[in-house]
Amino acid sequence: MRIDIVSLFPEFVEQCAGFGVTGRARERGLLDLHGWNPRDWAEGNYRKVDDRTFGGGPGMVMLVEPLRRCLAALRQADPLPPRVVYLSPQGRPLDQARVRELAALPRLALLCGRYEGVDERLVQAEVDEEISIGDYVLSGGELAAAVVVDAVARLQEGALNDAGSASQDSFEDGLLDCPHYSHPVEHAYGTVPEVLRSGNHAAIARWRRQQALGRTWQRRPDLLAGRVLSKADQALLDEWRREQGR
Ligand SMILES: NC(=O)c1ccc(NCc2cccc(O)c2)nc1
Repeated sequence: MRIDIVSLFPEFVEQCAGFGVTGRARERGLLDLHGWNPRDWAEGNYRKVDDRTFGGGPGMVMLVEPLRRCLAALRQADPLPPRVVYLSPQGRPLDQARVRELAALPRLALLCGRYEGVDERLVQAEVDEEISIGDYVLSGGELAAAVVVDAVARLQEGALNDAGSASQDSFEDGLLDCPHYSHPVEHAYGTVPEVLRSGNHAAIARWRRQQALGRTWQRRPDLLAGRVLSKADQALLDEWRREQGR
């Protein structure tokens, strides 16, 4: 997968993706990152990329023309047409289902705005979709872009050593993940649940599913709203709630 980052600080996003799973995905050629800086396509001595917003009020807007030229160059750099994603608080909230869809694309271009954002004409002419990583405002879209890069990189085939682990993630089937334990078995903070050391894989799978259902019900009831659980899942959740005295 190729990802092009359009940003006044492209190296920031590239560095975020230089560690761990994402760094390894790049070394393995599973992910190809390219940074593009609109300032390189801005005119004049000051290479102006932003200006005041029409209509008055505070804040600056990124200018349409340097971005248009930058995107034209990016499109020419590879025959694969990119899906152009603009990171903004006005975008569609990112979730794991959308991450999986993005991870399946051959090429993404992530547009990172600074200041109050980008001239709307550029958005309308060039952007395929706006995505928000949450309902809060950052100083720039770069951290949001780094989140998208990380989330899609780890889903690239071969990125995770234990391929199964992506499928065991939280949200994989719309549920939160079960709790995890490792050594030592006995600790001042508690003991590892017996079932996990039983070697009974059916019982372990049942316990994990029940924990995922219970935690989701308890912490994120919104994820269960409007969802019809299977009879088996409903029975597991009911039992979990009884055991919790809930
Ligand atoms: N929640 C997010 O994904 C997110 C994304 C970007 C951002 N800042 C740059 C920006 C970009 C566009 C408009 C704008 O008002 C601010 N802040 C938060």
